[in-house]
Amino acid sequence: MTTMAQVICGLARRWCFGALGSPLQVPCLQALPLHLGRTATRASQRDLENAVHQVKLWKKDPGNEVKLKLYALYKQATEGPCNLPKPGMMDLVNKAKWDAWSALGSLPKETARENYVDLVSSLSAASEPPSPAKPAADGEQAGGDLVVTSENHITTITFNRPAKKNAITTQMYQDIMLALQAASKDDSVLTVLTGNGEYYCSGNDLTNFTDIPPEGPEEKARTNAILLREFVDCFIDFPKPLVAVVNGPAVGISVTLLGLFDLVYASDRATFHTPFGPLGLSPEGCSSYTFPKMMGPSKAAEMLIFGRKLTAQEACAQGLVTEVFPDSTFQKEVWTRLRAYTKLPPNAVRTSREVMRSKGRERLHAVNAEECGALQQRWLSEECTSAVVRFLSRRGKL
Ligand SMILES: CCCC/C=C\CC(=O)SCCNC(=O)CCNC(=O)[C@H](O)C(C)(C)COP(=O)(O)OP(=O)(O)OC[C@H]1O[C@@H](n2cnc3c(N)ncnc32)[C@H](O)[C@@H]1OP(=O)(O)O
Repeated sequence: MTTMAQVICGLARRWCFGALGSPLQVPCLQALPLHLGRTATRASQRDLENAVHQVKLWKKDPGNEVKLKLYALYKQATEGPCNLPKPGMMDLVNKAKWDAWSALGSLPKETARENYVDLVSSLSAASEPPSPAKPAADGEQAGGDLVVTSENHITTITFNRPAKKNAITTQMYQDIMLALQAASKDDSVLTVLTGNGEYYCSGNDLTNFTDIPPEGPEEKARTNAILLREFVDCFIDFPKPLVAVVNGPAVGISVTLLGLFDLVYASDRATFHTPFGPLGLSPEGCSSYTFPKMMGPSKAAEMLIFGRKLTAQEACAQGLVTEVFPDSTFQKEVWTRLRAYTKLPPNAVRTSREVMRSKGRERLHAVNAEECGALQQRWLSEECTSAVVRFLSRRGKL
């Protein structure tokens, strides 16, 4: 049985772009701009580690050709010449990796290390510096994958990866936590989450699973569980009303979290989908507790276990959505209403929010911990890894 870790571990663990592009695009490796003749300074092990770290910071995918070359050089530098058996013809990804590594022949480890460092250095010089999103303060603060604005006593956190249907990357989880921390202290009355473009959010970015650390997939599952727990804790503990302006389809964690929101306004184009069954996953975001409480155990099971996708109207009937608006007037109606709410006495709003949330808070933390523990196991399961590999390979990401 092939696990995702076996498929991608060696390839992806050292760079954050995840797995290799389609093997059908495997390049002519000789065409890469290597500085094979460099002798003035030898690259040390530390240089190699720094270069690996540098690759993790790249925002732009360097493409299959470069990723293959980096993989091959890294393997040669750390393990020496390839002596693995050649993978079968149908094992496209592993064959591409094997070909790249084998093509380096008996290149000495030191030279491979030097070539890796040189390649990263030349590519880093040509690429833009990373621009992490900043938390909100006054006015617009952040660009990139997350945009945070503060205006008229409303802090708005916008998922801004429309080309990826606003899938949430590891960096975005961190940035959302920072933005919530800042919003909890700013002068806003309401905090809004919304999406830019056609989607509200397509959930966890499934390529997050491919960035496997050298310690292996267990370590990845452990750190993911910590990240998820901290992330959901921020929503549980957030002291002000949280509003979701669901502009389009919502998937996965962007749906489950809605049980922790105070208001959920949806366009009639929005859908609500938690495909945990097909993905070999289990619920998160406290939905195993909030959904049955809000819609009854059977409707919750249909969504969370069997992955039934709800329309906005259905989600409203189940209590997950507060109100549905025609898409044509959605933005205008919702923002007008939210601006009116900000005129309410802020201390009264905050006090009401606190008395409503305080009773269930401890329970929510316990549920969050339990869900993250279950997911830590799920992420390592064959059911989950195969589902993720299926998604990534269909989209040419493996
Ligand atoms: C700390 C860890 C916490 C983990 C907790 C959360 C669990 C979850 O959230 S589980 C849910 C995960 N999400 C999904 O399973 C959705 C996956 N995506 C899809 O099914 C489809 O992309 C979608 C139905 C959203 C849209 O389909 P299409 O309209 O056909 O568009 P494309 O598939 O072509 O998508 C365009 C572009 O976006 C990329 N994309 C979309 N969603 C994701 C995603 N979740 N992760 C990574 N990438 C995603 C997709 O690959 C396409 O990319 P390109 O091929 O590069 O254009």
